[in-house]
Amino acid sequence: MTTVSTLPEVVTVRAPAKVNLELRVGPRRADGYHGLATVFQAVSLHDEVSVSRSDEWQVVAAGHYADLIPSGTDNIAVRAAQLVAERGGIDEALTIRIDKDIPVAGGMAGGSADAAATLLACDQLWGLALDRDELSELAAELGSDVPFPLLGGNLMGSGRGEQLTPVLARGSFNWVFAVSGTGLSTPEVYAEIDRLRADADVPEPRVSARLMAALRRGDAEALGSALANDLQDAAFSLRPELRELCEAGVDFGALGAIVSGSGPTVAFLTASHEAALDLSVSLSAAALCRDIRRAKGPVHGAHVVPAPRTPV
Ligand SMILES: C[C@](O)(CO)[C@H](O)COP(=O)(O)OP(=O)(O)OC[C@H]1O[C@@H](n2ccc(N)nc2=O)[C@H](O)[C@@H]1O
Ligand SMILES: Nc1ncnc2c1ncn2[C@@H]1O[C@H](COP(=O)(O)OP(=O)(O)OP(=O)(O)O)[C@@H](O)[C@H]1O
Repeated sequence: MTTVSTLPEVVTVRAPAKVNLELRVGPRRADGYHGLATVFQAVSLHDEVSVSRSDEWQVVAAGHYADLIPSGTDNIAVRAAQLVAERGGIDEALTIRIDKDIPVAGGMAGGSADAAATLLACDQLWGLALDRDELSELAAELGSDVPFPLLGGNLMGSGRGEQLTPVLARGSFNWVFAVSGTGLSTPEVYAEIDRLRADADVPEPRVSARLMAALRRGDAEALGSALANDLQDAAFSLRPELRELCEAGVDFGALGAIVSGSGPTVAFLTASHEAALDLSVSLSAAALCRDIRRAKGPVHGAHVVPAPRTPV
C-alpha cells in the first residue's frame, strides 16, 4: 500500500517572547558581538506566524503591534523563510501573516520569535523535516536571540547568546511588563554599555549561583532579588525615566524589577496572579508607560497551532 502525503496549504506557528532573568555582558569581541552569560525564560506573550504560497513575497501584519513592524522584505520573517527556501532548494514565494502581540523593539525578542516561528512554519509547509539542530543553526544565522524561542522554557545562553543549555528550574512565575511608547535599538544599547565601561576591566561573564539556586527551588522571592542585567545602566543612560519606572514598581510591591534585555520594556516579578493584577492597576494609575502586559513563565517554545487566534 502506498501512502500519499499532501503538503498543507497554510501553517500557523505560535512563538513566545523572552525575558533575560540574568544578563551578563563580557567584553566586546573582535567580531563586534559581546560574549554573554544569560538565563532566558520564555513568557506567555505570543506572536503567531502563518505562511502560505503566493505569487510574490508579502507580509501581512495583524494584532496589537501590527503598525510597528516592517511590511516588506526587510521583515526578519521574510529573511527566515528565504533561508529555509535556500536550504531546501525551494523556489516559491510566500505570504507571511504575523499576528503581533509581542512589543516591538522592546527587548523581548519579538522579531526573533517571528523568525523562529517562520523557520518552523516553512519547514512544515514545504515538508522538509529539518531536525531541531538544523533549525537552530539557521536560527543562529538570523540573530543571537533566534534559537531561544524555538525551544522556550528556561535556558542558559552563552557565546553571543545563541548557544543554549538546559538549567534546572521549577515553578511558574507571574510577570508584569511595562512597555514604553518608543523602542530602543539593540546595537545602540550595546554601544552605550561599551561607552560607559570604556575604562573598566570587564570580567568574563558568569551567571550567579544565587539566581540558579532561586530557579532550582522555584522561589519567586529569591528570584526577584537575584534578577540582574548588565545592559540596564546603558538603558537607563539612554532613557533616564526607566529608573523611575523600576523604582515605582518595587514601591508598588513587585518582588524585583529589571530592564528586559536591551529594553526599554521593564519586567516586574510578582508573588502571585493577584499581585500581578494589583501591580498592573498601580502602574496604570501612575501613567509611566504606554502599555501594561501580564504573562506567566516559563512557557513552551515555537509550536504549530491548528488555526490563527484571529481570523484571517
Ligand atoms: C540583548 C539581547 O536581547 C539579550 O538576549 C540579545 O543579546 C540581542 O540579540 P539580537 O537582537 O538577536 O541581536 P543580533 O541581531 O544578533 O545582533 C544585533 C546587534 O546587537 C549587538 N550584539 C548582539 C548580541 C551580542 N551578544 N552582542 C552584541 O554586541 C551587536 O551590535 C549586533 O550587531
Ligand atoms: N517581524 C518583526 N517584528 C518586530 N520587529 C521587526 C520584525 N522584522 C524586522 N523588525 C525590525 O527589528 C527591530 C527590532 O525589533 P524586535 O521587536 O525584535 O526588538 P527587540 O525585542 O528589542 O529584540 P531583542 O530583544 O532580540 O534585542 C524593529 O525595530 C523592527 O524594525
